[in-house]
Formats: sequence, C-alpha cells, structure tokens
Amino acid sequence: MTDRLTITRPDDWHLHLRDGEVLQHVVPATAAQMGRAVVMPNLNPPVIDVQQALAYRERLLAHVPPGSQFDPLMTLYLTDNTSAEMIAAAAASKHVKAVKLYPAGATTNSDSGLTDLGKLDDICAALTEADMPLLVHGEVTHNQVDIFDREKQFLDEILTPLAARHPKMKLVVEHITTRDAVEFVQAHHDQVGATITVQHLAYNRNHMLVGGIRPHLFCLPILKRNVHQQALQDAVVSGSYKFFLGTDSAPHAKGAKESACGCAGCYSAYAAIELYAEIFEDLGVLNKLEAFASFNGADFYGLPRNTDQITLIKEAWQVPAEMPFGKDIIIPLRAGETLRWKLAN
Ligand SMILES: NC(=O)N[C@@H](CC(=O)O)C(=O)O
Ligand SMILES: [Zn+2]
Ligand SMILES: [Zn+2]
Repeated sequence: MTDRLTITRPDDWHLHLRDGEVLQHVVPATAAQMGRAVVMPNLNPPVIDVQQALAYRERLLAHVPPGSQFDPLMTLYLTDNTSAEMIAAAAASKHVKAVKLYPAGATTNSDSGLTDLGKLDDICAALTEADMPLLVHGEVTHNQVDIFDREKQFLDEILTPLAARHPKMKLVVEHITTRDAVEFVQAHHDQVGATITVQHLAYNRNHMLVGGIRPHLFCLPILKRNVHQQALQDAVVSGSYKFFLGTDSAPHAKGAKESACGCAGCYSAYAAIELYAEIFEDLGVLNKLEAFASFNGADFYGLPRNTDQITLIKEAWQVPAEMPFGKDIIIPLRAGETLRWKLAN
C-alpha cells in the first residue's frame, strides 16, 4: 500500500480567488500547494484588460506567504468590447496567459459576457496569432434549453464549428461535465484540452438532490447524471494528456449558498490535491495523478513544468465544518468529512 506520494508540484488551471478581504484565506490556501493557478477574471466588475489584470495580480501577490513561489497566471474576460489589440497587448505582457469566454448570463458574474458570439472569429484569429488559449465556460444560455443539456448544446452549436474554423487555436473546455464534452475533446487535435474538477469526478446529480437539496454541491455547469460522471472518470483513467487539473474552486460565503436563490460554486482549493488524490486512488490510478496535476496543463499552455515537488502522506484528517471567509464563513467541499491524504509541509 502506498502511504507516501511525492509528485512534481501541481498547478490549478482554473481557479476563482475573488477579491478583497477573502484573499487572506484563499490565496495562501492555493499557494500552499500549487505552483501556478489560472485565475478567473469574473470579478464584479470583470477584469477586461492587461492593466486591470496586472493590478489584480498585485492584490493577489500581497497575500502570497513569504517563501512561496506561487505565480498567479492572469486571464482577461471577453466582453463585446474586447479587441484584437487588447489580445496582442495581453500576449505581450508576461503575466496574462489566456482569455475567458463567458456567454452572457451563463454563470456567476457573467453579465458582461459576450452577447454576440458572431464577434468571436476576430478574437480567435488574434488568439491564434498570439498562441494564446481561449478558455470557455461551455454552456448556452437560451431560456428554452434545459440546464442539463446546456453543455452539449454549446459544443454542437458553438464550439464544434468554432474549432473547425480555427483549427490552430488553443481551446480549453473548462470544467467539463458530460460524456459529450469528453468525446469532443478526444475527437479534436492536440490544440483542444479540458479541465476537470473534483466535484464532477466525485459526484453526480443524485448526490446533490436525493434525500434533500445540498446547496454546497451546486455549481455550474451543474452536476449531471452518473453516466457522465463515469465518462469523466474514464477520461482521467485513460491518462490522456488532453485532460488536466482545474479545480474551479469558486468560494461563496455560507449565506450566499444557503439561500432561496443560492450561488453556484464549490470551495475545494483548501485541499485540492488531497481531494484529487483520493479520487485517483479510488479509481486505481494514483500513478496517473502527477501527469494530470503537474504535467498536462503546463505542456498544453506551453509553459515549463514545475521543478520542485510536493509530498502527500496517507494520514486521515477531518475537514473543518466551516472556514473563515473575510467577515463571513464558508462551507468547504466535504465539510466535516475525513480525507485520507494530507499534504506534508
Ligand atoms: N463554477 C461555478 O459554479 N461558479 C463560478 C463560475 C464558473 O466557473 O462558471 C463562480 O465564479 O462562482
Ligand atoms: Zn464556468
Ligand atoms: Zn470557474
């Protein structure tokens, strides 16, 4: 039985850190384990240009503990006003690594998202030119489309033709949740990859809805039926280099989740690598954790792999029932439960 696992330091290729006083909690949590994280730009108001991204990065760096080399990789939020010049400027900056597409209204703070997807072609041409990836929250937002079908419909309606028109553009389908998305990624060339979260590997919609509604498992895209969870598990078991770690850790205060109109998002960053390790072990592929967590994403982005290592120890510990979150508290994923792996420090 493995009771110690040393791997190259991982990176989180999809992370929400928010802003303001909660940074004192969430930045050190990720910096304790990840070498880098792709920081999502859906602040309110969103991060739309290089200047804002660099200013946000400074606010993040102010909370990185001394001695940590944690490097926040910044993203720009695509709006109807994003221009090819703004993308060229982002590519020329050292710290902006990608552009994020939120269809307007798709998720938390996406009201400034692209309303006219017809504008995407110019953006994609500029991204291809800059060799910068387009990150997508892949869900359509039409009222008539069922929430469980929104990812598949986005793939069929938007991403399949877009990838065909821009075959050289790097495209990351973020936080995939369906068998359709796994097949989409597998069917494309190496320029198309995907992030997979802890919650979409560990849960399906029954976990969220049977025996009572569990608001802390509500995230977007929403948890799907078990055959889709199985397809995501098969994708990581396959060891394909097209899939990589992206927690989509998306913290919201307890009250914002336990509400008549609760926010979407799970807080997993506090123990991201431990949570993935447990899942990979359950799937019998602990030996594939390192590539998923520490190699595939860096290779996809064309960035060097981290050179230092982390060690996980087989040591049971209990996740706190709640954690401080600025003036609020937050209920982490798996609150009160026992985790099997612990990061050594
Ligand atoms: N994943 C979520 O459920 N929520 C994210 C937004 C997102 O990534 O779609 C958030 O910012 O809260
Ligand atoms: Zn999203
Ligand atoms: Zn997200």
